[in-house]
Amino acid sequence: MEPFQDVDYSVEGTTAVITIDRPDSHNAFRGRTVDELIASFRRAWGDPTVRAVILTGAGKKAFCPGGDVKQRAETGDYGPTDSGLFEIGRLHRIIRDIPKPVIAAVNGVAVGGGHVLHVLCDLSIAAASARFGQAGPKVGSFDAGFGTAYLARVVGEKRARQMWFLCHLYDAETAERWGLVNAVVPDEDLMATARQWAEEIGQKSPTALRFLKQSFNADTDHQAGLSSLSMSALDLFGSSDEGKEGARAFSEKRAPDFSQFV
Ligand SMILES: CC(C)(COP(=O)(O)OP(=O)(O)OC[C@H]1O[C@@H](n2cnc3c(N)ncnc32)[C@H](O)[C@@H]1OP(=O)(O)O)[C@@H](O)C(=O)NCCC(=O)NCCSC(=O)CCC(=O)c1ccccc1C(=O)O
Repeated sequence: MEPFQDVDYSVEGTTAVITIDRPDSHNAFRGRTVDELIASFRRAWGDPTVRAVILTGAGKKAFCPGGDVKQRAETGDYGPTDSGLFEIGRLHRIIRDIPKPVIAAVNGVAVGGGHVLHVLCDLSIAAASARFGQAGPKVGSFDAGFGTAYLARVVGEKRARQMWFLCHLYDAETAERWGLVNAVVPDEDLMATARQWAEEIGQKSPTALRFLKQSFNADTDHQAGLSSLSMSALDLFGSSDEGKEGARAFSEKRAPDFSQFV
């Protein structure tokens, strides 16, 4: 997998910074991106000098707009990976399981599976221009399990269902009001604020932080089972005519036609 193609990994002081960097697709993830993200989190986990992790996207426009829909429209999958598997579930698990706080620095649009990534981070800081939403029902996909149940824990059932059923994008101010992010800062202050929070965390007791994170997680860990089930369902859905229509419509830049499906 080395050298990384889709992800940049760096350590600054006690903070690991993991940056999704796929400019041609607004930082959408393919299978390789997911492999590299998992490898980055494993590195941060194993490095005793790292006390906190920042997850962000390259550029000013996008944090991550989810799975690479154009790749899916073209090949029916998310492209080659090390194991032959698309390991998005493992990525979700490692963001939760790494015993160090993970801060999402949401620098732009966070949609679909990209939105789920920031929701799973321990803390989220948004640039003022960031936008948030789910998009699966528009593109023949869904990211249930943590993407629904944990989102509902964060923003409440009504708002979570609104996000999934309407597929609108919400601005950073709304995200803060809903409790979807911890803070909104001017775009140009985003990374400095995230680094400052990470450094502050880095001065706290790592053992206390580890037990606290695991304790927060324990209350929602059963949702991993829902995620596994929904990923199996999504494998089937993705290969259906209905799933394919969503991905094709996105890559052909037209509205999807789901009228024939019940
Ligand atoms: C993100 C947008 C709102 C940005 O809009 P805008 O600023 O107007 O820019 P655009 O011109 O639309 O986009 C710029 C450029 O980027 C390309 N792009 C954007 N998003 C994607 C994407 N997701 N995949 C591929 N490429 C993308 C876009 O085509 C443009 O390229 P050009 O070559 O210049 O045309 C807007 O772009 C938008 O709404 N994007 C789609 C967002 C979306 O639908 N996301 C959901 C994807 S599905 C998903 O994430 C499922 C999760 C998942 O993968 C998964 C999770 C868990 C288990 C299983 C799965 C699974 O198997 O699917």
